[in-house]
Amino acid sequence: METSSAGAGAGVARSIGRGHLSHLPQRPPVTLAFHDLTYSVRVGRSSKIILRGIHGEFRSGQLTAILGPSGAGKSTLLNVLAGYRVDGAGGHIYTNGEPRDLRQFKRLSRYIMQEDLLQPYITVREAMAIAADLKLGASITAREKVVVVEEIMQLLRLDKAKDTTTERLSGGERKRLSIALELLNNPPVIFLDEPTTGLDEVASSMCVSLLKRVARGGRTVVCSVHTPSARLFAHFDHVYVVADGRCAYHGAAAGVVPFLHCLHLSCPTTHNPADFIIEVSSGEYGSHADKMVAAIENGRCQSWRDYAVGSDTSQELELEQLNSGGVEKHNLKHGSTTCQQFHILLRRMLLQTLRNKAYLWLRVCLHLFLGLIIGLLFCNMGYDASKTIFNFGFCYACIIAMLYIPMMPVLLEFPREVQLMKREYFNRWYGLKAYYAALVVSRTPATIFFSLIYLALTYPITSQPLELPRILMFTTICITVALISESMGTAISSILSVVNSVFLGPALSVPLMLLAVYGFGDGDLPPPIIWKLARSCSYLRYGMEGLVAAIYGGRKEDLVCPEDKDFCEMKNISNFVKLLGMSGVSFWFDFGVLVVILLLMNFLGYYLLRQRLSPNYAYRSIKIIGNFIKAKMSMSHQ
Ligand SMILES: Nc1ncnc2c1ncn2[C@@H]1O[C@H](COP(=O)(O)OP(=O)(O)OP(=O)(O)O)[C@@H](O)[C@H]1O
Repeated sequence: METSSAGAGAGVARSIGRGHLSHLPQRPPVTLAFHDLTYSVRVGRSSKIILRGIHGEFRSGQLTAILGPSGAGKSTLLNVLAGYRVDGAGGHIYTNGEPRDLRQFKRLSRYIMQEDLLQPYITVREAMAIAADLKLGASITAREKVVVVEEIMQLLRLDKAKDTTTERLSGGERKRLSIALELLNNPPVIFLDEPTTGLDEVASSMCVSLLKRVARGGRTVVCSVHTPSARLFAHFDHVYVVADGRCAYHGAAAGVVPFLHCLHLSCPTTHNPADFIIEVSSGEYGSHADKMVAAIENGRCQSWRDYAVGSDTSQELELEQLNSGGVEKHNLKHGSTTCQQFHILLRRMLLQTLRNKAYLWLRVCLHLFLGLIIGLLFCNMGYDASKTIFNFGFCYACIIAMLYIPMMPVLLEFPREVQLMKREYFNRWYGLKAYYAALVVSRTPATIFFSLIYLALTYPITSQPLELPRILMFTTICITVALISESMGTAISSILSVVNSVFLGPALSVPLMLLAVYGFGDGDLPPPIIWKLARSCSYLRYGMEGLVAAIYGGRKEDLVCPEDKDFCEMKNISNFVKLLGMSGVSFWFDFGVLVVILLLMNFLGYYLLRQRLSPNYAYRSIKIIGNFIKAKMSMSHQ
């Protein structure tokens, strides 16, 4: 054992010493070119053009900076090139001279967005290990994975923070971890949206020099940068300047000053060339942007491309190592199988649930508190014939508790989780089936556990029948209702923001709650068909029927009328059940319907999440109609 770990350690040291990453899947170098690229969005009735027929080329082995004034279209250009925004884009994009196949390209490229969304409650080392398991699967051995993780952590100087949990990392460390996670399967193309935002000068410089090292390994690294300092600017090989959706410069970083000089715009020696070209293109020194766009032919001109770029032997050497075959020869599927992804994601989700101790305790306290309050409110009403109607109220209180308590945290939490998941899904860490299955399975034990805490208090305090089958039936119905409510929360929040989810969740719950008890008290008189249909849409209705069947179904003996009462109208259970209009209800029917609704609700959540990630035509049309209505409403407010 010792020999092998020593061997692995020596391997790590050797490979890091060589300055490149060993054991990683070989990937082809990819040169990305775009011709006549346009992008427009609809704003109300008109359309706004953001990219105006620009041209350009980003080469492998080079670190490219996209510069430009705020609102010029830098992020949009990255989004379109990475395939993150497709609707509204026009023009031609080529990879290695061939028209880009978006599906194939998404497998080759990684997009690191501006917000460093990282999975909480896991350490840097765990995050790297989980990402390695997902992305590298069984392509390499466990020992090789350790080597890869160690190498990348050293390359991105994360080794000192490897046992720190992600939420405690500094801004620079978060950014480097985001990059490290995406480097794991050696993507040939890496896009980064403002990787230096929020970092100080030293951290920014460290981050960009690391990106340069990554690019030197044969990768195409493209990042948008906001006003880089002169020191930072010096790291870039290639610069692409966007001004009002057009290309104002496209060439070597060293060519910026000579290019401007050719246009009779002299950069003062004390001035940072990056600041100067941004200021000129934003019109601070007069309207020179048109001149720049014309001189560089909106990106078509290649004259400044190789300005003063010397040959770099180490770069060529590393390029050779990665230059093994064309794009089509590489296995570009997910690194792990759906089953492996499910296990890894389930492990990660359970670990995160258990590590979030404050939230777990909060939930325990909430269930204890509610259990005690509801229990005491309906204390001993289970057998009291003078309080039969109140006991029905207790069933209703249980159903409402099982509706709101599991749903609200999901409405608040899941929209944020979707943002995180979108990043991992877009970068092809895993498939949606595995993710959704792991999500449902990981949540279920906690929901069951917390529902049991609540029921363990309320059921005995309210003196419900202490017969095992009835206890099991009551518990089963409550837990199933809780699981449906949680899935309903997931379905709502998978397509909406936190604000909209928190509005829509309770708004939908109110009719469900009303329909659950509509018509009770009318006896066995059948309600009008329309109400019968409406009632059957509420899963809470089946929950109510299930609970009544659990505590009253098949009971022959009367309830106990207290001595201080002369007469108890609801003493006879079958009369009471008849009054509720539930004489014919069957526990197994209601439970069966609830299980079907649970499955359908989960399927709906999965479908909506899929539409959020890759919308089909129907979903896109609904969105367009929604945006149209929104635009109309905001116009009528003005
Ligand atoms: N969906 C949209 N609807 C309307 N306008 C949009 C949309 N997306 C982008 N824009 C507009 O397009 C322009 C370019 O946006 P983009 O985010 O690409 O700029 P940027 O150069 O990255 O800016 P910054 O440096 O400030 O991040 C901006 O004026 C922005 O308001």
